[in-house]
Amino acid sequence: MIVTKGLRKSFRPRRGAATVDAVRGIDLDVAEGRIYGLLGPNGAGKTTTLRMLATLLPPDGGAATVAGADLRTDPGEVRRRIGYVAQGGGTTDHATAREELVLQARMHGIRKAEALRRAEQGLAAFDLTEFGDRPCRTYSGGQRRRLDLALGVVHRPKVLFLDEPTVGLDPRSRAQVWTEVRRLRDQGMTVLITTHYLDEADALCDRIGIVDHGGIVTEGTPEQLKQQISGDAVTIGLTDTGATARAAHVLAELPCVRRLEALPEEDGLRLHVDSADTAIPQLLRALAAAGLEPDHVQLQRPSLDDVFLALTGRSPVHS
Ligand SMILES: Nc1ncnc2c1ncn2[C@@H]1O[C@H](COP(=O)(O)OP(=O)(O)OP(=O)(O)O)[C@@H](O)[C@H]1O
Repeated sequence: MIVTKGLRKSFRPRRGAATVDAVRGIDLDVAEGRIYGLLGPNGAGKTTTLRMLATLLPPDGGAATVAGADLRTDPGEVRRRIGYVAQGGGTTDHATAREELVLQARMHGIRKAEALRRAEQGLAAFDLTEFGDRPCRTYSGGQRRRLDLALGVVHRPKVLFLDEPTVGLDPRSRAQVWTEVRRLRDQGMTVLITTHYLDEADALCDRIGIVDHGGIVTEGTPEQLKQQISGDAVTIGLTDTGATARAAHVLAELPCVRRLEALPEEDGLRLHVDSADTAIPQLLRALAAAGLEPDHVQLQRPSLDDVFLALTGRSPVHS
């Protein structure tokens, strides 16, 4: 639904100043009905990529098709098939949500009666009916963000671009925005979001591209990315020191165990495995065969933080 090949963009801030290579050849292939996240630190090139795909910025090189339309030769068609919600949104203070929705629909060439109907539907779908006739300046951050989403999809685009959709929102409003975005995906929309929040990428995205210095460093499902770094860690607690020593001896022999650490304080072991889902049954069988019964078994999956740090050497927000 979104395919890019070698997409590039450079800026020259002022005459004589050095060129900034904001995007240095990005390849993407986003399937229909998926939420794809561009995750990266400030200045990585996420917004520039999104703005190019939304036809707001001409690329310097490379090619892209969005919802089947060619970005270079048919930007007008791309524009008709997409919705774009900018960082910080675009609502005015004095207008009401209903007025904004009608105006947006009319700007997409929708007739008045249908625009009114779409506004009503938009208010209901994004839980805005209660204050839909109040000026936008009276809305909370979360309510404004939901209105931004409603405005972005009033013309029923196939693809939605969301730039940092939850910046500045409290946890409850963030969760609400995530719910709305998932709902759009479940209705078949393809969503490309930028974020520098790891938890957001993890919770929301079907696939993630980690962007750094204008390029995609790695790409995959959140699970694949986590596994790429360190697999899973399984902690096993045993009844006493003797049992722990015997368990260590038995488990170290198993091919699925990459590394084994003793946790002497807790009479336990930490095992590093490729995938806990397949390893845990093997570990339990091996322990049972040796007459050992664990007190508890706990799974620790690596976080996207670990992935990000391993790939870029720094944390995504404070870089
Ligand atoms: N109009 C512009 N003129 C000059 N440089 C620009 C312009 N727009 C972006 N840049 C530079 O290009 C690089 C990429 O910026 P971009 O906004 O795409 O990053 P980002 O990953 O979206 O960051 P953020 O998370 O802060 O939004 C940065 O170094 C930025 O300063």
